[in-house]
Parts: sequence; structure tokens; C-alpha cells
Amino acid sequence: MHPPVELQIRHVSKTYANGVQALKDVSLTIPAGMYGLLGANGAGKSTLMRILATLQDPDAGSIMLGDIDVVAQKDKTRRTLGYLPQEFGVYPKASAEDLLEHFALLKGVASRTERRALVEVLLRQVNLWDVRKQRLGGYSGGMRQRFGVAVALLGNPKLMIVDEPTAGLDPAERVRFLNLLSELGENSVVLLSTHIVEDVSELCTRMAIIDRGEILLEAEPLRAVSELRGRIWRRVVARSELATIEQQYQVISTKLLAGRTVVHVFHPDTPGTGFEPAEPDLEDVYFSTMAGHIGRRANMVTV
Ligand SMILES: Nc1ncnc2c1ncn2[C@@H]1O[C@H](COP(=O)(O)OP(=O)(O)OP(=O)(O)O)[C@@H](O)[C@H]1O
Repeated sequence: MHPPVELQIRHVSKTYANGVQALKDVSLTIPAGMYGLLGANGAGKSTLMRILATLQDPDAGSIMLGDIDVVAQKDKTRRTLGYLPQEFGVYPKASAEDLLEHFALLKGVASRTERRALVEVLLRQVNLWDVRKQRLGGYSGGMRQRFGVAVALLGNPKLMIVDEPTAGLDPAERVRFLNLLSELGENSVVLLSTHIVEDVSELCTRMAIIDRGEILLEAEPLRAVSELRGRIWRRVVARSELATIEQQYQVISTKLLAGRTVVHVFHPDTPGTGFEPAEPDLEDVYFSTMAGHIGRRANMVTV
């Protein structure tokens, strides 16, 4: 048995030709298992995913997948990589079975018997075996994503990259898709990029939060949540009170709940009357990090 692989990202930076610095000195150590990269649109997630998938080069920094140098050894990396991009294009007229067999051939599975067996295993794994003869053009968004996973799994990748996979899925499809992902990644690195906090809290044992190209927090979601206990307070307010509350307190989020406004406030002890302690969740971790109460921004000294 080989030891589980690890992905090491060191001081990776990337600036596009238009001057946008999409990644600023990103360093992460990502062990085998499901890892979440959480950030808003434009935070730099896709840029990092594309660099890891060898589709673009960083300006600086190094990336090692086990003993493979991802930037220098692109072909070697690609042989052990599964990549499910944000937009997964399919040939609408082909069936899942035919197209997957075709991809298996491209991956170098020369024997037809072996290919057929592999296609069956994968289509059963992603729960598309019963619809294998249907045209992909007629598949729902969730079915297409699951087909994408089957394609990405060809060749038994050590690194699986999944970029914003649940964005267009309905709730039932999303649950099915997350269940499928949760079965992967015991011996391989599965990197899930998303702006949906629940995707990370439901699936990932480790995570990082990225904003404007910078890693603000690296954490185990459960531990990060429990470290916030006692520091998140909630209060139901009238909409007209909101502006005053925001001036007085460190509001990290406001949410509507059954037509009422619920504010969450970060405070080391009780902020005052009207507030009650909130049971923190990963969304509180995310907003506290973005607001600079925890994580890298909190530790920065302003001169
Ligand atoms: N090819 C490009 N040329 C110029 N700027 C780019 C290019 N690709 C991305 N950017 C910019 O780099 C920044 C990071 O973009 P990136 O796509 O990596 O973010 P993201 O977190 O994946 O967001 P999204 O979820 O919207 O894809 C953004 O400001 C974006 O506008």
C-alpha cells in the first residue's frame, strides 16, 4: 500500500495580463480526503483550480502532488488527475455509455472488454447505469455533473478537482451529488471549490477560505465552529433598526427568517440587552473571517 498522497502548494501567485492579481502568495497543505476551498465569486478559486489542473501556469511558486512537480511535469500530473470544471460540456447526441467508453479509449484502456467493464463500474458508481443509453442532451444538470464525475474518475486519479459543482443543481440533485463525492477521497485528494458554505460543512474534513486571491483561514470546519462558541450573538430586529445596530455592533451577517431580520454579531462576551447567544455554524466562521475577526485579517497589524 502506498501512503495517501498529499498536495503541497507553496507561495503560488498569478496576475492576469489586465493587471488583476488573482492569487497572492497562496500556500496550502492538502492531505488525502475531501478538502473545501470556500470563497465568493471572483475570489480566485477557478484560477487556482486551473493551475492545479495544469491548464495555466502560475507566475511564481511550486506545487507538489506527492513526488510529482505539477508545474514542471504536466503530462505526469495529467495522468493522475481528474478535473470536473465549472462548465462541463458534453456531446448532446452521444449516450453516456458510448462517450465514457470513448474517453476510456483516449485514456489508453485498449482492450474493449476492459473498457466495457470499467464503464459499467463507473456508471454504476455515479448511479447512471439505468440511463446509460439515453442521449446526454436529455440529461438534467445533476445527471450531467455525475457523468462528469465518472469521466474524472477514469484512470483512478490521485488528485480530483471539482470546481463549483452544485451551483445549478436543484436540492435533491445536490444531495445526490454530494453523497457521491463523499464516497471518493479516502486515498486521493479531492479538492472542492465552492461559494456554498453548506457544501463544505456537509462534506469536508478540512477547508480554506480565500478572498481576493489570499488565503484568510485554513481550518477543520468542526473545530473552527466550536472555537466561535460564546462569541456569536443573535438578535431579531425590525428592519428600521438595522442601520443603528450596524453602527453600534460588529454585525457579521443579517438574514431574513420568516420575514424577520436576524442579525449575527461577533463579540467576545455579551454585547448587551436584546442579544442571545447563537449556536455558531460554518457560515459564522466564514463571515467572521471575511470581517477580520478571526483568521489572517484579524492577525494583521495595521500601521
Ligand atoms: N483570463 C482572465 N483574464 C483576466 N482576469 C481574469 C481571468 N480569469 C479570471 N480573472 C479575474 O481574476 C479574479 C479571480 O477569478 P477566478 O475565476 O479565479 O475567481 P473564482 O473565485 O473562481 O470566481 P468564479 O466563481 O466567479 O469563477 C477575478 O477578478 C477575475 O475577474
